[in-house]
Amino acid sequence: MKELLIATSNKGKVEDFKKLFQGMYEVKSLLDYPHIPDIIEDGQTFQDNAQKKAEVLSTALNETVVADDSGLVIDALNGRPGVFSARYAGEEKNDQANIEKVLEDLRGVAEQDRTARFVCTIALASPNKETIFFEGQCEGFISHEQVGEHGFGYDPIFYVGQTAKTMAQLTLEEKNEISHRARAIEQLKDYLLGE
Ligand SMILES: O=P(O)(O)OP(=O)(O)OP(=O)(O)OC[C@H]1O[C@@H](n2cnc3c(O)ncnc32)[C@H](O)[C@@H]1O
Ligand SMILES: [Mg+2]
Repeated sequence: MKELLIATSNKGKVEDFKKLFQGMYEVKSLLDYPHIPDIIEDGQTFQDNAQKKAEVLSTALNETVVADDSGLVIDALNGRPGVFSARYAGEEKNDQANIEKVLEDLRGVAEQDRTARFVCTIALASPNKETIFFEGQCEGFISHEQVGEHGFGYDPIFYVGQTAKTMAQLTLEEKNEISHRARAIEQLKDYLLGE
């Protein structure tokens, strides 16, 4: 099977990508290349960061690279944590600390004002080609406490749309039917199949 390199060292993302590309590509990630240093994400938007992650690696390796920049956008926090989602509570990328900071920031905010969405921007970079982008979103709202054991990141505090479940209560299969990442990857797949 052909390989596809995803410029990420996030295990949760790698699982999502592997599942969604099953039977089509053998997904590789930076977890397979531990010597490659982390790329500094200093962009103002998901698109800026996805572009940088994909292009730096594509240029360095001279091959096609996909990158995913994603995060949680909370209306009551003016869009935060947004592009700062991975490091919201500090540099060390601690999912639990990030969740606690969001719940603390939203303390006292009423149900109807806890609306949020997960956003995923994917960049596809190839040598000597212009980078292209795909975006997916998933609407929901922020819970008052953590519920569910699956997934990663902010999944335990994100109620999906009108369902009574958090993203962390969904199986990987269920998450991959509705998630921001699944929606972006769906478009990426269509593009790659049409190439
Ligand atoms: O940059 P890479 O190496 O891909 O990994 P990262 O974890 O730093 O990823 P981002 O810079 O894109 O930051 C995204 C953060 O947003 C959150 N996030 C993204 N997708 C998510 C999902 O499907 N479920 C829960 N949280 C998610 C999670 O906290 C991620 O760490
Ligand atoms: Mg990152």
